[in-house]
Amino acid sequence: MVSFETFLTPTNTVQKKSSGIIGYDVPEGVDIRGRYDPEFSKILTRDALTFVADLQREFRNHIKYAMECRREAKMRYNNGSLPGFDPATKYIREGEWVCAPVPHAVADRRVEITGPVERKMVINALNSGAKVFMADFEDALSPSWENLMRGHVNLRDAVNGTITFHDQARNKVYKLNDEIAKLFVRPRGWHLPEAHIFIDGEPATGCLVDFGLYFFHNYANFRKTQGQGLGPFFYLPKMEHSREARIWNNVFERAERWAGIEKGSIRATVLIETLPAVFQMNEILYELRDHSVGLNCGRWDYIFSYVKTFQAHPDRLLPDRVQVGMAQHFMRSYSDLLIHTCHKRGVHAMGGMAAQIPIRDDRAANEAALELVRKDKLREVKAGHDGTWAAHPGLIPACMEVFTNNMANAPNQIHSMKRPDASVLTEEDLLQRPRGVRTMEGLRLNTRVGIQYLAAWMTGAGSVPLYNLMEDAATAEISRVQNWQWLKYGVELDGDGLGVKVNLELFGRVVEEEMARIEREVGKEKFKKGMYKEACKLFTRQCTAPVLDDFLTLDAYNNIVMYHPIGSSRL
Ligand SMILES: CC(=O)SCCNC(=O)CCNC(=O)[C@H](O)C(C)(C)COP(=O)(O)OP(=O)(O)OC[C@H]1O[C@@H](n2cnc3c(N)ncnc32)[C@H](O)[C@@H]1OP(=O)(O)O
Ligand SMILES: O=CC(=O)O
Ligand SMILES: [Mg+2]
Repeated sequence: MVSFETFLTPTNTVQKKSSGIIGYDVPEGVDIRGRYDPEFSKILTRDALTFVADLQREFRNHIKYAMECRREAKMRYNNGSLPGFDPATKYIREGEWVCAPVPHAVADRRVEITGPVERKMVINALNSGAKVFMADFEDALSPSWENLMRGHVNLRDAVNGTITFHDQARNKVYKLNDEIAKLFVRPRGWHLPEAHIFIDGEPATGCLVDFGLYFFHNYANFRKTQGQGLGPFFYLPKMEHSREARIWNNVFERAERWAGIEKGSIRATVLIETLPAVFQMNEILYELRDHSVGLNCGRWDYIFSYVKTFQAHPDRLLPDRVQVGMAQHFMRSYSDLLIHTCHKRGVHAMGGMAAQIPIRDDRAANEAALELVRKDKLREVKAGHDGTWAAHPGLIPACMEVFTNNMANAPNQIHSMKRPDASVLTEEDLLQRPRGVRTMEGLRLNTRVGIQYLAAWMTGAGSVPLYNLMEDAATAEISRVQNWQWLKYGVELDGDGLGVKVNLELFGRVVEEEMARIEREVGKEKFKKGMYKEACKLFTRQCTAPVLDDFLTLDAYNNIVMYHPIGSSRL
């Protein structure tokens, strides 16, 4: 017999009236619209939600302003301006200052593995032999309520050291090794809302939920077990301007004051993965100078951002996606300048992700893929990067070997590879038009990959293997915006000698044919059960939209928002 009074809000939040609680016990102004689960309620405690709500209330106007500034910058680029260095912050670029010393716990970051916050993968990644595991709420995660909340349960158990997983089908039990990678957490970008948590009548900011819940539950244990007195550690994605880094810095200081830990405990690496941000690297480090452990070349989102920034510049169209690699002048310049900047400021310059993953059923193809990864890593370490990313545990030995053999027994190259030659890189170097050709196969591949990725994302998988490559939200964005760009400007596919122009009719035919190919490849059964048709509709709409949407995942998000009770209205 239930011996307490409760009342239901319009959703499923149940608030305590006298004694006993079912549903989430929320503070004033907070409404949880996601499914109730007793495990989730240990994450969504009243105190944790109060912490998140306080962050939201303190920073929401700053975030809104920063997003407004993004829109204004977009308008300027769309009217013909180019991004560039800001004359107003020359004093920061030219000033002699350094970031706080690199913490001993993360001095050596030669190889970092990344992956979604899925339970088995968290254990595998921590055990993988990599120095760092970046647990991802961003590019690699489809941010459904279930994925997010389970992710927090998994991270809490990982930090506590108690995480286990029983694979019933293989009767295999997973648990942590004695030696594990250091945990970094990547919250979502500023642009993504968390529609299952309303604060004062508005969806919460996704990254404040990710940061807030993780910090609240783990800062104390993390500092004891992993951080050698510091931490927790974060990766910060998709920023476009140093004002956004300032918000993060203020969030960190707010969290440190709340926890009673010293300023500079929290450390973060910022991904430079938007074109505007490459002109703000010093400024971003400066804002975060007490909390920084470097920058990272988020190469996939960077390519996506190049297209997005130049959406109104038909003279800067991309060649086939496969041709836009690190050998392109604008990409090499970005990586070189990032190394120079980080080392001048005393922090890590992290490399990026090679998309190849192991190919199980073909030895020769597997060796060829590994060789491409080795080459990419060799270029990075010789250029001066202090570490790199691996998408799969099977790549770690090769990446580790390349970095170890080329770093002269040092944990990093911060003081040995200053790259003064890169200080002369100009705006023209950073913006130089990519070279290459456009082909029908490029258009087909973008379409095939984009649809399959979205179908996976809508069913809960944010990173997937497709055609022996890792695909995630960033790589899928390239496929989308490249198709959009080619359609918008009716480009000629000059690479196959056919001289065909991309138009709606051609694209419609390609979509139809690629859908038929996907059905053949995945099989009728899986095709019928999956979300391929919905994904196709969404991808086609995105590629043919008169105005380019800022993010594919924003449009797709409504498909994975699941309110309880089921049927209540969505965003
Ligand atoms: C652009 C960017 O932002 S890059 C960063 C974001 N993207 C990512 O993090 C992608 C990370 N990688 C992945 O998600 C996966 O490697 C995929 C989806 C590409 C391929 O995954 P799978 O098809 O499961 O690979 P595969 O079957 O070869 O896995 C073999 C084993 O390695 C594990 N594994 C694969 N990738 C990872 C990983 N990144 N972390 C931990 N474990 C992993 C699998 O769990 C599996 O474990 P098991 O043998 O115990 O069952
Ligand atoms: O987040 C990494 C990227 O390449 O994008
Ligand atoms: Mg990215």
